[in-house]
Amino acid sequence: MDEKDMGTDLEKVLITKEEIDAKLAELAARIDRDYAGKDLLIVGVLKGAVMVMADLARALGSHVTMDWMAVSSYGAGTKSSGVVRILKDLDTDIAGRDVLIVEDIIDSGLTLSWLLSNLRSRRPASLNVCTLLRKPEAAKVDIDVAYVGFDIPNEFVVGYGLDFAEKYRNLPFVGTLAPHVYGG
Ligand SMILES: O=P(O)(O)OC[C@H]1O[C@H](OP(=O)(O)OP(=O)(O)O)[C@H](O)[C@@H]1O
Ligand SMILES: Nc1nc2[nH]cnc2c(=O)[nH]1
Repeated sequence: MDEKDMGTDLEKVLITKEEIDAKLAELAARIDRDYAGKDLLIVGVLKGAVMVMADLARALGSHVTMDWMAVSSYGAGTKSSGVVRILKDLDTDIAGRDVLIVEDIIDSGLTLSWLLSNLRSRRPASLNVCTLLRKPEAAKVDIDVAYVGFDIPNEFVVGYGLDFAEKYRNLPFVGTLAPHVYGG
């Protein structure tokens, strides 16, 4: 799928597929170094992080295990409700494990903040976060994030896992939508 297939829905491409690939290779190399000799568990946060997990995991040089959690705080809108629901919990007992949460985006930070305290209570040996995107201007909570792909402006973005009302997740790049699409 490319820009032409988006018709008039897309306003602009913010981060290209090539830029994403290069950044994930860079983050994977750092993660390989930081977790050398450890038995790392990467936890993808469904649904948005599917693409990042798939590409990051393949860029890693070391063996990792993978698990998934599904949480939702956005529903069909463009604003975080702040109320996080677990839709699917981990299959893995993370007590004593080195755990890396993989996210597509940190916006207000409310989802991740809730997730971190939830997972911390399960007593992992270590708990860190890798996110492809972060919006510093939108932060409502201060979170220490070990691996950040791109800091982006405070705009609603879609693509590479990120949806608007479940659409656009399969775009290979990150972009913004024309205002008419979300009623702006
Ligand atoms: O920092 P915040 O403001 O809390 O926003 C970030 C969260 O929003 C998105 O998930 P969403 O609830 O849209 O679910 P999805 O991944 O299934 O699309 C994204 O995947 C993050 O988990
Ligand atoms: N699609 C999408 N989901 C989000 N969840 C939190 N921020 C965003 C965003 O900018 N776009």
